[in-house]
Parts: sequence; structure tokens; C-alpha cells
Amino acid sequence: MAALVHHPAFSSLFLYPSSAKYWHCCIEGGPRRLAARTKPRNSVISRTQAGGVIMAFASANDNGKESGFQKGERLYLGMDFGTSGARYALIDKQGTIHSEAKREYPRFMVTLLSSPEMDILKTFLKREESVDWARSWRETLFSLLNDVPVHVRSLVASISIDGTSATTMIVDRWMSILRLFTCPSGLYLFILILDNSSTGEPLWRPFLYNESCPDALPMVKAIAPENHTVCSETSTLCKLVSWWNIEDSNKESALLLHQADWLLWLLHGKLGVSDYNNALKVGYDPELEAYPPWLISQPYSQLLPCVTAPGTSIGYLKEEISKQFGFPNDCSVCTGTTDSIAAFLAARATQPGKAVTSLGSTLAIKLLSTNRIEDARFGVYSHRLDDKWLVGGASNTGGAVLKQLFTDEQLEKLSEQINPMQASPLDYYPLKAVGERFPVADPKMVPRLHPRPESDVEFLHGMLESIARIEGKAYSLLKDLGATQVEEVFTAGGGAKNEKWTKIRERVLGLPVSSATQTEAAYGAALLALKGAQPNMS
Ligand SMILES: Nc1ncnc2c1ncn2[C@@H]1O[C@H](COP(=O)(O)OP(=O)(O)O)[C@@H](O)[C@H]1O
Ligand SMILES: O=C(CO)[C@H](O)[C@H](O)COP(=O)(O)O
Repeated sequence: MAALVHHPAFSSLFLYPSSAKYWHCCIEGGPRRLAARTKPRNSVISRTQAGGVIMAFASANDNGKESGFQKGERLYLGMDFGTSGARYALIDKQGTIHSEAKREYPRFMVTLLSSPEMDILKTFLKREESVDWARSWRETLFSLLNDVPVHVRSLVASISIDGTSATTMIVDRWMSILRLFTCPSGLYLFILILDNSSTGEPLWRPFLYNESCPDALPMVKAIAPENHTVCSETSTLCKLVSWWNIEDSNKESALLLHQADWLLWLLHGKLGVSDYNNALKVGYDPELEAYPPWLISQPYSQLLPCVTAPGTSIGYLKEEISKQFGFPNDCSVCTGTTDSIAAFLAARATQPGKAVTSLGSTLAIKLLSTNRIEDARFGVYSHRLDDKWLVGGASNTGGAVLKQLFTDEQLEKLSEQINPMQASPLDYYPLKAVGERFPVADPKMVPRLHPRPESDVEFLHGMLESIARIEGKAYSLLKDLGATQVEEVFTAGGGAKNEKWTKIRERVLGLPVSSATQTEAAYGAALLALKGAQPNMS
């Protein structure tokens, strides 16, 4: 579909794709702020009207600057767009946190209008409506920018963002304008003018991190090396091929971006830039620092973004945004990474053998290894971290299953009654839905959550211990595949605060397990912003 605009001056016909052709939005309310705090130096704590939200503002001295900053000191903003919500952390060059906040994603529901394409999408989605994730993430991004205390915004030197891995967006690279001219001879002349003012607007709904595209797997396996990372139904490449096979228009102007890439584009305005962590699952080779020939030779390779290292400065914050929010003109925007890599960076583990388990909505494992391991049969792949490799994978087990069964308060109260030194006899495979990615790559794996005992304490104990056993199997698998032997595990994510779970995991893994000093991925993203600001600082 296109919108037609007649321009009397030229009697020209402007044709441009109307980006709203699919969606009719009904809004359920903006991003709900969960919590925010600024480094409590002479802080004033106040409770907002929304109830349950603590806003802590660092007291400002007379000239409105936060007390305690050296002249010329700068701050670095990291944002984490995780599975259930988004957070920011604002740090200084020593890594001290000066402000942080988190928000839940608003659920903007969209009703799929009927059209030939929509019938395809409805069968694809298997439902009549969907969450407008692009709108939700965009609103949350600007709400979080607005949560940064006004009096420190002018100190922000750089921004970076991490997102969920393999969350894939197909966006419009440019506006294509077809111009019709009437010639003196009465002939019509169509001229296609590709206007490279990038729209960046989604051409399709995002494919989320754990979404499977089994239809594309045979085609991907036919071109990629055996057991390559992309040979998984949830890989970014499978999502791209699935879209390519379904969509019959827009291919010439389409571009693939990951969730973090697209959010960063909203800030820097340069479309088509990614990082080698996010690009891993579309087939980018971080060792070659290039897309491999078997991928470049495919017709859809034209959609692939260019790739650079995480924490690379791409450009300055768009002028209209710096003006609107009061960020400085020299605030740079840097490439990001994935949420579990950001969690690893936050833990600041630098020696091979150290590992980070992210106990968020999912269970993501990252073991620092001197050698690269890759085997899609088990959902194992390696992300590059400078000159080493983060070997691991992401299971669909984790906090999202616990959230279905218990509130955070119940988790806290029930966990207090667990004896972590006693093994639970219950053997579950906690999944929210059918399908597992790692350490068993089985898209048909069925959740096992029964039998449920009378006691909720025993039930939770069984859940926590079963997830710990999956974690243990994962680390044993990495060892069997030749990764550096794990010596110590740090924990990130919402589960890191559960001390009883930590002790259960220590017993099951037979390893020292501790909560990372910084457990939020947003802190890792802030370290990337700090890294990206170094050149500007010199
Ligand atoms: N006390 C607790 N014990 C275990 N898990 C917890 C506890 N509190 C919260 N969680 C879990 O942490 C998860 C949220 O962690 P978070 O890192 O914010 O997730 P994500 O970033 O993946 O959305 C929730 O799924 C919740 O069930
Ligand atoms: O589970 C996830 C969402 O939280 C992601 O899959 C997780 O980020 C693991 O992917 P990667 O190892 O590429 O970071």
C-alpha cells in the first residue's frame, strides 16, 4: 500500500510507503517507572504520587550542580533493554554509580487489520493482535532518558545500550519516491528517486529473542557450516530468511537491525550499524571481522548492517534530543552488546575460568575461555570479548517461569524457609513454554513442572534446585566441548539477590558462587559507554 500525494506545482505523483499500513494502535498507558535512585550523597528521598516508587535525588548545591563532582568531570550512561523491562545506570570514570532507574515495558496492543499480507502475519502470529514492541521500546527509551536527573544530564559524555540477543527488526532503509513527469509530447516519465533520508521505521513486527522460525532452518543449514551458531531455529539468520520468504515487497529498501542497534539509531540517527556481539547470530564472524562468503553470496545479504566492536563511538546524540533533554552537544552514542554480555562486563571478571550466570527471565551463561567453542547441536556459541571468548548459551529456563508461579515477595518469603544444604527430591524442567535452546537445543522440549507438593516452600525449593541442575549440566557441557575449566561463578540478574539459591547452586555446581558486585546489565552497558568515550576524552 502507498499513500498518493498530488503536488500541483509539478503535477507529480509522490508514492511513498505508508508505514502505518499494518497497525491500529490501542494504547494501554506509557512505561511504568519502577524505581529510580541517584547516588545518595546528601540525598533527599521522596515517594512519588505513583506510590511504591522511590525517587532519590542527589542534593544539588546552590548553582544547581550535584555536589561532589570535580570540575570537568563527565558521566557515562548505560541502558539495558532486558526481557521484562529496561534500566539505566549512570557512572563516572571510576565506575561509581550516580543514578539508576528501571521501567516496565508498556503493552501497546495492536490489532492486525485485514489485508492479504495480514492474513499471512495472522497465521504467522497465530493470533489477531500483538504487542507493538517497537513502540514500547521507543517510549521506554525516552522515558528513561527523562528519568536521568536534570542537573547531571549536562555531564553525560556518552551513551550505550544492550538488548536481548537475536531480537530482530526489519526496518525501512529509505523513502523511495516515484516521480511522474508529463513530457511535452504527452508521454509520462516515471523516475524512482531513492531518498536516503533513512526512515528506520519497522516494516514488520520484531522477532523476539526466543522466537523460533523452523521454516527457515533447512535453508540456513543448507548454506552454513555444520553446527554453526546460525543453525538454530531462534537464530537471527533464521528470522531473516523466514521474513525474506514471507514478504513479497519492500525487499529493496529493507534493513536488518537488532533491538539495541535500532534503539541506538533513535539516538544517533545513523541507520545500519551493529556490534559483533549482536551480529553473531545472523552469521557475522567476529574472528574474521566480516560476514563469511557463504552468507554474503545470499540475496538477502543486502539487508545486513555494518558491524563494529561494542563500545565504539558512532556519532553524537541527535541535536533535537540533546536540546530536548539537556544533554551536551558532545554526548557520543556508542555501539552496544547483548544483555548477557553486558551482565558479564558488569561483573568485571577478567580471567579465563571466571563465569557469569545471568539469572534473569532466562538463564544465560558466559564462561571466559581462551578458545572458541561453537556447536548448535547443544546451543553453544562463543562471543568475542577483545582477545578472548565468552563461551556459553542461553536456556529458556529461569526467572520468567518463577514469575508465573510466585510474586517477587513470595520468592523472598518462601526462600527464607528453604534449607539450601538439603537436596530437593523434586525433578523439574522449568520452562514457560515448549522449547529449549541450551544446554539441550530442542524446540519441542515440554516444560516439566509436576508433581506440585502441598508445601510451596518445597515446590520453590524443587524449582530452584532444578534450575541449578540445568546450570550444572551447562557448565559440564562446556567443559566436555573443550572450553577453559570453570573455576568461579558470579551471578547477575534478578535471581542474584536470592542467597538461598546461591547456596543451592554452590552445592549443585561444586564451585564457589557469589553475587557479582554489580548485578545489572545496565552497568555493563555504562562501561561500554565509558570505553567509547575514551577517544573523545583524549
Ligand atoms: N528473590 C528472588 N529469587 C529468585 N528469582 C527472583 C527473585 N526476585 C526476582 N526474581 C526473578 O528475577 C527475574 C527478573 O530479573 P531481571 O534480571 O530483571 O530479568 P530480565 O532482565 O531478564 O527481564 C524475574 O523473572 C523474577 O522471577
Ligand atoms: O536469553 C536472552 C534474553 O535475555 C538472550 O538470548 C541472552 O542474551 C543470551 O544471548 P547471548 O548469549 O547472545 O547474549
